[in-house]
Amino acid sequence: MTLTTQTQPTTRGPLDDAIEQLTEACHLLGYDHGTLAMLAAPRREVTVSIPLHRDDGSIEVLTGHRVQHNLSRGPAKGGLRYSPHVDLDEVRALAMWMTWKCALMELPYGGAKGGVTIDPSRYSAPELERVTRRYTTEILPVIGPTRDIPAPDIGTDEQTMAWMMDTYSVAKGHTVLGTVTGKPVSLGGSLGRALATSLGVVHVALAALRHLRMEPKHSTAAVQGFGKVGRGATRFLADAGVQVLGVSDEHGAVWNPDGLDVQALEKHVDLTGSVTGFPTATAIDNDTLLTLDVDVLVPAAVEGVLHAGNAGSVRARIVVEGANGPTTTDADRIFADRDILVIPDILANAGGVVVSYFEWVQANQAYWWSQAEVESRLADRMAAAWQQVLAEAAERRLPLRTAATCLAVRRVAEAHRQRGLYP
Ligand SMILES: NC(=O)C1=CN([C@@H]2O[C@H](COP(=O)(O)OP(=O)(O)OC[C@H]3O[C@@H](n4cnc5c(N)ncnc54)[C@H](OP(=O)(O)O)[C@@H]3O)[C@@H](O)[C@H]2O)C=CC1
Ligand SMILES: O=C(O)CCC(=O)C(=O)O
Repeated sequence: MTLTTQTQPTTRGPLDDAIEQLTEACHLLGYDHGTLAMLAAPRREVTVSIPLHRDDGSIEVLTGHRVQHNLSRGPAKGGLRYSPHVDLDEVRALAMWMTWKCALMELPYGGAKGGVTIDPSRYSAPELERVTRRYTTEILPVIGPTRDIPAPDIGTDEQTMAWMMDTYSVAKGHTVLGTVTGKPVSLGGSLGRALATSLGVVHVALAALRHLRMEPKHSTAAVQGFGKVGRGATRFLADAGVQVLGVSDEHGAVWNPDGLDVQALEKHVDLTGSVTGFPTATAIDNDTLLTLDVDVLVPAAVEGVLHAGNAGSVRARIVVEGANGPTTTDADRIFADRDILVIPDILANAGGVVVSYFEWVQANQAYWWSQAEVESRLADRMAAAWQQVLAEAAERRLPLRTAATCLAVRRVAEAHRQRGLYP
C-alpha cells in the first residue's frame, strides 16, 4: 500500500514521514487502501495572500496557509507557525500529526495547522500585528470555536493569539473567547497553558526514566531549542534533579559536563536573547548537541533534525520529542535497531493541546480553574496516555511511535465509520 504526496518534493520532507507513519499504521490495523487514502487526505486547505504595508511605506505580499486535516472527531485544532521555512507540505504534515495527537489524548477535536512564510525577527510588532490581523481576516470563514481553533507554535505567542481573537471578535460583533487558545490569561487564557507543553514533555521523560529503572537524580539531558517548549523543559528537568548538560538555539549550543546552572542560563537568555555566550559553559556546534553523551535528548525546535546521517551517532538512551517531527522515519529505524527509546511527538508534546482544550472549555463556560487544577488534570491525561501507548506497544510488540499512531488512527477511523464514513 503506497501513497504519494500531492506535490512532488525533490527531497523527503515531513509530509513524506507523516504519510509513511500513517501507511504503516493502516497496514498494521488491516485497513484497505481507500481507508488509508481517506485518512491521509486533508479535508480543507486554504492558502491566502497577505499584503503588508511595511513601516517604511513599501508593500510586501506574504503567503499563509491553514490546513484542516481531519474533522471527524470535532472542530479542528492546532497551532499557527511564523517561520521562513513554512510551506504547504510542512503545514499538511503538522495538521495530520495534530489529528493523531488530539485523538491519542482523547480530545474532542480534529487536527489543523496554520503557517505564514515570514521571519518574525525581521518585522516590527506593528507589522506583525498587521500580518496577523490580515491572515485572520482571510481565514475567518473557516475558523471559530466550533470550526477550527488556532494556538501558538514556532514564532507566534500569546500576543499573536490576542490579535487573532480580537480580529475574529470584531468581525462577529462580540467577544468570542473560544476562538483561539494560548491567549494571555488576562484575556481569557488558561493558567498553566504557557508552560503546559514543557510540563507534559517532562512528565513523559520522567515516566520513561522510571520505565527503564533510571533515577532522575542520576540522569543527564540535552535540550535542542530554547523557546516556548525547550526552555520550560530545561527548567522542569532541572527541577526534577536531572542534570542538563547542553542546550541550543538557532545561534548555537553550550555545554557543561558538570551540568548547566539553569537559573543563571535563563537570566543570561533574558539579557542577551540567546544561550550562546553563557559564561560557565563551553560553546559547541548545534550538531554536536544532538550527539552528547546524555541519558535523555529533547529535540524541541524543528522537524527532521534526527536523520539517517546522525542517528547512528546519537548517544542518548531516550529521545523525548518536544518538537513535532524531529525524527525522520529513517532515523526511527536506526533508533529501534540501537534500542534507543523514542517518545513520539504526538504523546510527548501533547501537554500544550491538552491545556488548550482546558482553556477552550473554560472560555466557552466563562468559568476559570486554578493553576493547581489545570496541572493536576494535565498530569492525569499525560499519565493515562503514556500507559495506553505502553500497553499497545507491549501487546503488539511495536515501537512507541507506531503504537501511538495505531491507537490514534483507530479512533479517527472509528469516528469516520460511526458517522457514516464521509463526514
Ligand atoms: N508551543 C507549543 O505549545 C507547542 C510547540 N510544539 C512544537 O515544539 C517545537 C518548538 O516550538 P516552540 O518552542 O513553540 O517555538 P519557539 O518559536 O518558541 O522556539 C523555537 C526554538 O527553537 C530554536 N531553533 C530553531 N531552529 C533551531 C535549530 N536548527 N537548532 C537549534 N535550535 C533551533 C529557536 O532558536 P532562536 O530563538 O535562536 O530562533 C527557539 O529557541 C516546534 O516543533 C513546535 O511545533 C509542539 C507542541 C506544542
Ligand atoms: O495548543 C494547541 O491547540 C496546538 C498546539 C500545537 O500546535 C501542537 O501541539 O503542535
